[in-house]
Amino acid sequence: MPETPLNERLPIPSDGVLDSTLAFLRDGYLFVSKRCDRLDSDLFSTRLMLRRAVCMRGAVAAELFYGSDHFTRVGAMPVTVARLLQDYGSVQTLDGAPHRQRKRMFMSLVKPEAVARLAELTEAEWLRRLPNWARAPKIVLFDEVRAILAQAVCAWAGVPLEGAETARRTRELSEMIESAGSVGPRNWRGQLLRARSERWARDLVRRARAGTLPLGEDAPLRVIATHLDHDGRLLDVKVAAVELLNVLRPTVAVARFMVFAALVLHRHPDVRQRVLNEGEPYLEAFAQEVRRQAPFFPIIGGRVKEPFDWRGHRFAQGDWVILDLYGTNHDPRSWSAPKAFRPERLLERRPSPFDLIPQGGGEHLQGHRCPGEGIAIELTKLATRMLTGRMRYDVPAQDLLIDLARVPALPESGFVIKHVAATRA
Ligand code: HEM
Repeated sequence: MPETPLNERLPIPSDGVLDSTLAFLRDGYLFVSKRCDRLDSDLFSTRLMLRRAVCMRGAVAAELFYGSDHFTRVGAMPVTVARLLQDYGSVQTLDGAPHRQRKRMFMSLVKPEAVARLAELTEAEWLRRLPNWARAPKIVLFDEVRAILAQAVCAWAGVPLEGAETARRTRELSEMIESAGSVGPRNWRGQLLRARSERWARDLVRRARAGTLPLGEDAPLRVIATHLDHDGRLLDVKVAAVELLNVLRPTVAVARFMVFAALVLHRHPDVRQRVLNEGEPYLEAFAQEVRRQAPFFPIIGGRVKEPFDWRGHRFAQGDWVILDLYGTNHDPRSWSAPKAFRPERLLERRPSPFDLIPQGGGEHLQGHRCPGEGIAIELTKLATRMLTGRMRYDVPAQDLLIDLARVPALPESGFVIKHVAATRA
């Protein structure tokens, strides 16, 4: 974006459409990029759900969004999405000192040793299920890894989960993500399941506080239940339940990255071979490249707290601003040949806090960058190790198309595999 003299105001280009909601549903992940390309601008205004929105993309825009204190998340997401994802009273709805105090709690849960423990539990659960896969005519990887992750994250968090409950809780936790991008009946169903999960989580918090659950010192359920907030008080039970779900739900959602990893291994035998031969630095770069490319969260919204000027443009208080996460991760100015899957690009240079932003950008404590990045990376690496080193399988003909109009996206079939056999470590 060109610099302009300080006192000159530039109008923000508009897409010129009365309301772009239907176009957003049609274009999905490409909505912002298509219009930025057409208008030859990284910034444009539009109307979504009859409300004016300023869309932006690229590392420079991400730096404004995540490197400044101009935005709040309050009122920045449609209610139907907010209820399913972060919900009221959650860390994402906080700003300033209260946000930092709550965020510190989240960051304390995801220290490397804790993430390693979660990865161990996930590996054990994966290996436990492997013989069943070998006996089945075929399995849908997405369904299986969601169940593995639900089981593992509950064990890690100190949440009891046994027998038939696993399937029910897996469905509830994953439906919140699956239906967040939908409108109508699918979204209503997600809301219903969400209400059920919240009742369950509230009960867990009460039991943790009453001391009737066996919980280790560092168990995330205990940490959340006993956390003292900015005002020195325990979290309201409802808010604590929301934060517990904010750990469980997105960990199950890592299943998506795992399936995208499986797809890449299938489509790129050379990459599979390098994963097998080269070990850690390449594996880490592989997982990062999966995160960069996978269509997961397309955008993130913020609302302007106080008026400010930026590069000649005026942002007014209350303006709804939308940052294009997917478009920034695919911006050719940061990523040459962005559609090509090239882990080596992440061996050659470290991403900046603003150009690789599948889970938000900037600083974790100061801003809203996702605290679960370590979990997402380590669990994607684990799945990649399992798929390459611990099992053989065939990938039968199936519909692997990824529809970028569907949010969140996934290969249509969920990635079916058959003739599974365990191999030695
Ligand atoms: C599955 C992959 C994941 C994706 C794609 C993802 C994506 C995101 C995004 C885009 C944000 C919003 C950043 C913003 O508001 O600017 C976010 C925030 C958040 N994520 Fe994740 N996330 C993932 C995994 C996780 C995991 C495993 C956890 C568990 C700890 C987690 C917990 C959170 C929390 C608590 C926030 C709110 C942070 C804040 O407001 O300060 N996420 N995530």
